[in-house]
Amino acid sequence: MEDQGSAIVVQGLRKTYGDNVAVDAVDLEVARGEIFALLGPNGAGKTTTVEILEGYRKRDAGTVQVLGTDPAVAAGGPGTTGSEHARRWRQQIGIVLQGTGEFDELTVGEVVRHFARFYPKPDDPASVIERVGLADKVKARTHTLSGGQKRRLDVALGIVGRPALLFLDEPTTGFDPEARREFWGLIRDLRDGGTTILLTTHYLEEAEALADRVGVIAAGRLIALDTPGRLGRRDEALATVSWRADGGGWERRRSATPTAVVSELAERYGGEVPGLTVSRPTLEDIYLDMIGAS
Ligand SMILES: Nc1ncnc2c1ncn2[C@@H]1O[C@H](COP(=O)(O)OP(=O)(O)OP(=O)(O)O)[C@@H](O)[C@H]1O
Repeated sequence: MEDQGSAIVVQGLRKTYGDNVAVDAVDLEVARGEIFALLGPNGAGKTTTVEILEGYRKRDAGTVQVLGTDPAVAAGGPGTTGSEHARRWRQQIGIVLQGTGEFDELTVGEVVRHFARFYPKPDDPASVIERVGLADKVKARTHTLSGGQKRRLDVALGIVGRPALLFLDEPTTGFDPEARREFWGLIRDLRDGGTTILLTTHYLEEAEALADRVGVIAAGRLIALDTPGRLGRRDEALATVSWRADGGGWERRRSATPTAVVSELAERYGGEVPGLTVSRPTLEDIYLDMIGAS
């Protein structure tokens, strides 16, 4: 577990449920200190993949190393359940599942302090509560929290053990825009502190804002892997220049040299070009093309 290689190495991963091949031939490597986002439509195989990495599901084929350990072994191969090695491995991993955030009559402070006791070197519960933006809810019973606040509590529980590797499954579902921005700040702080983060999300702007690299899974296969800026050769995509046409409506021109197009238009209009915009495909445009093509 002291291995300083990649945080996650997956080769030839396959998982079937009866006749349904949920994950097939997936190769993936996540470097230490990286934020990696796994994207893909509903049912693509993201949760299955992530739960195999967490040691909660068995694979049918392939090799997996997570912080230098095979999660299938750490999570309970014969004779290994509850072993010291497995316990130490699990203590280095933080998991934020698709939310629960409710703990009967316990308060936020009680729950976070309780979870902190499971770890050898936990973070200060009060500071964690503050960082997830629940300082004013420390004495609130968890069932009184709003949906977004419950997700924040889930995140607090995922990070209180100071994990080396944090799994976040659709962490900001139900967050308002301001809470989402705050959450992104928290995730970046964790990364800057050395935490490796594997994130699944359906929000493309979240992947763009956070991820060093993204992987796209469709129908169980990894169909693309790159930085958000380069995914699907996005960096080489043509720009679209659009402006309001003389007779109403819009004119559009796709171009590899949009500056030249804008100069030409500026000359034609003798100054301001009405309604001028220059845009390039968003990560969402690229992603949707990719998913459609696959
Ligand atoms: N426990 C299970 N038993 C049988 N089939 C399952 C099970 N879990 C997942 N599947 C199937 O495996 C495929 C992948 O599901 P998975 O939950 O990994 O997708 P996902 O990418 O996480 O989707 P979502 O974005 O909706 O969370 C789907 O076809 C799903 O129906």
